[in-house]
Amino acid sequence: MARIIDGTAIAREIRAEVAAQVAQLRAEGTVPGLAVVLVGGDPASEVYVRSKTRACQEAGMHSRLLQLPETATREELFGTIDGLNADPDIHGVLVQLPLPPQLNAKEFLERVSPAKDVDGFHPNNVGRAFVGDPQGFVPATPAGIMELLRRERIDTHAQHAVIVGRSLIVSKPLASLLMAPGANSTVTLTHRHTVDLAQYTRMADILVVAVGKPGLITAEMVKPGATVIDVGVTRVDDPSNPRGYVIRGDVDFEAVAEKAGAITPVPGGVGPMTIAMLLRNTITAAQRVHDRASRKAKAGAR
Ligand SMILES: Nc1nc(=O)c2c([nH]1)NC[C@@H]1CN(c3ccc(C(=O)N[C@@H](CCC(=O)O)C(=O)O)cc3)C=[N+]21
Repeated sequence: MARIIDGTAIAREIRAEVAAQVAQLRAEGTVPGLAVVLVGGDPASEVYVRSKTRACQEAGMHSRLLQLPETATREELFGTIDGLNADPDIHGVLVQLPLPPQLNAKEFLERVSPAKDVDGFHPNNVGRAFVGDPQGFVPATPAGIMELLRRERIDTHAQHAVIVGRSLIVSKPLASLLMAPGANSTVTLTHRHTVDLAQYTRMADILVVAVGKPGLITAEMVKPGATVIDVGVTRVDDPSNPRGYVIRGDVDFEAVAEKAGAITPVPGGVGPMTIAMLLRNTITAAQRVHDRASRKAKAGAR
């Protein structure tokens, strides 16, 4: 039976570390602030956004939620982002995805100031992450997966990591992090056009699945003893559940847990780590502004 990786507990540790850094920054006069822009009322997005703002408050950070109607125009959303880019109380800005169909996400991700882009989705940060420049912001989900592996002492060195999915938010940055010096994995990236997916997944020492198709990965597709990281979060209708739905990952958890060496559950695996790493990116953004201001103040005093 696989060890079940407790993402909730590890995220709690990171959030406690974040809270300590927030306290230090506050003592020096900076309150880290995160702004979340939500357009429309997608029920899953509302849940995520609420957990993000709650996590900020618990860590002693300032958080602001800006809600725009489903019918918001391009100009309205540009205006909202520009306002936050210029607001000195806000260090991190994120536009919750998905956006309604009339709005093209790319335009808005590029509008967020790269210095406040704590999601790491601006091309400037995507590029920095790809070249391994630590000044860039790494997207929270892949950063959270690396942190899970590190804190669970799962060695990535010379291991074969197979990633299923090719998203900009998870798979591409994760591939880059896993193959970087220090992590040293051999990385295979697979996606919907891959012929015979199982042939690849069975070779994985570390299997990461980020597709959003419940049950995609069955036990036969997993090598005995592998580490399985399930990034899927899909709401599946379930009338027997008081909420009317349950959250399912991409992995057939019950069967795969009997074969894998370690596995992340859904919920309670990667999801909570995503939020913890978003907070960490936000304090990094605030720390940079703070350090720049205190250097200036010192130079002025001389
Ligand atoms: N601009 C932007 N940045 C994002 O980071 C972003 C986004 N848009 N759009 C949607 C995805 C998804 N995402 C999750 C965050 C937390 C959980 C999470 O905490 N999940 C809980 C369960 C939550 C529940 O009950 O629904 C868990 O897995 O234990 C899941 C998914 C961030 N995303």
